[in-house]
Amino acid sequence: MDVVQFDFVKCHGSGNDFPLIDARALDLSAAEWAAVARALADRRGPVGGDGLLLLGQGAENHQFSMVMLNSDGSEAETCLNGLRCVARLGFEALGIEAAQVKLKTSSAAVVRDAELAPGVYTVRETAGPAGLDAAAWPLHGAGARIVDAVVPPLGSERLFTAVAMPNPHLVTFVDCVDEAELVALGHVCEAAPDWLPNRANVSFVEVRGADLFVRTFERGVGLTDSCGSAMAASAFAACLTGRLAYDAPITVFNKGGLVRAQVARDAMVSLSGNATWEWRGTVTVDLAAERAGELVVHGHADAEIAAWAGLADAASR
Ligand SMILES: N[C@@H](CCC[C@H](N)C(=O)O)C(=O)O
Repeated sequence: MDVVQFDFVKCHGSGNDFPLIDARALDLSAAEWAAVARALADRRGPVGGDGLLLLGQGAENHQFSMVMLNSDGSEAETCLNGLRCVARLGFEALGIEAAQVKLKTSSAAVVRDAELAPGVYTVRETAGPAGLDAAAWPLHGAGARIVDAVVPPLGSERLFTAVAMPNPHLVTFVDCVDEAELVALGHVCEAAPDWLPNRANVSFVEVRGADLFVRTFERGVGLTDSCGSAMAASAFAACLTGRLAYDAPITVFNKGGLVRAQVARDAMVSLSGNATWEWRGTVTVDLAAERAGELVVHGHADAEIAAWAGLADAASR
């Protein structure tokens, strides 16, 4: 089975874009899915994306499950921009509007929400509890709990908070995002040094009144327009350190748009954001060569794309 054909939807959550496959009836090994992710997410290929999302079967109290593979083929514990898109596909497949979703090592609640703007399909997700046990990632050399503290092996004087959503996030609050510095620190983590063998997502965060602006260098990907779990980790870190208030509405702006967040005192974080369909397609993947082949596009979701663009444009002003 060297060449496999997939139907998929190209989607995005806050500009974080992915091919999304209904994999409930597909039987590929983890290594084969990693090859599919590298082939389809490759920006030089016919599809491109920040990773690959899979809608999987439900189990026990979960209506369905999500698998998220970064563009380098590594599997992440979660993806909160992607989860909204997987939720939408699961809702449409099962004829429901709320579910509990099984993630790699945790579980999250999703429910269709009031539209962020007319024509923007919106999902509210609740994930967590956010965790502070950085020693478990593991992150060595900075203590078990890192809250507004220097991470000596990172080689930066900035103060970081280490949050598990449950994927690993290093969050620092800055006056103004310096992308070059963010990328440099992101690369330090991507190298999987001995003190951080499983790598981490790194975010620079500006506090803007009662809101946030978050820019993230993602593990296994690089700079993306937004990262949902980073926005959740940043909102949690802002409340934990007294910069913003628990239980208050927080708008989290990013390069791709925005989400509405809320952090509860029990460390559960809710995000309400878009799950936008861009186009549907069928593509072949050569698993051995890890290359996408023939692509047939079945149609673009022009109205949805325009609805989101209106909101994202307004958010960037
Ligand atoms: N973009 C995602 C997170 C994807 C996984 C991340 N790169 C990791 O490896 O932890 C999101 O929206 O949360």
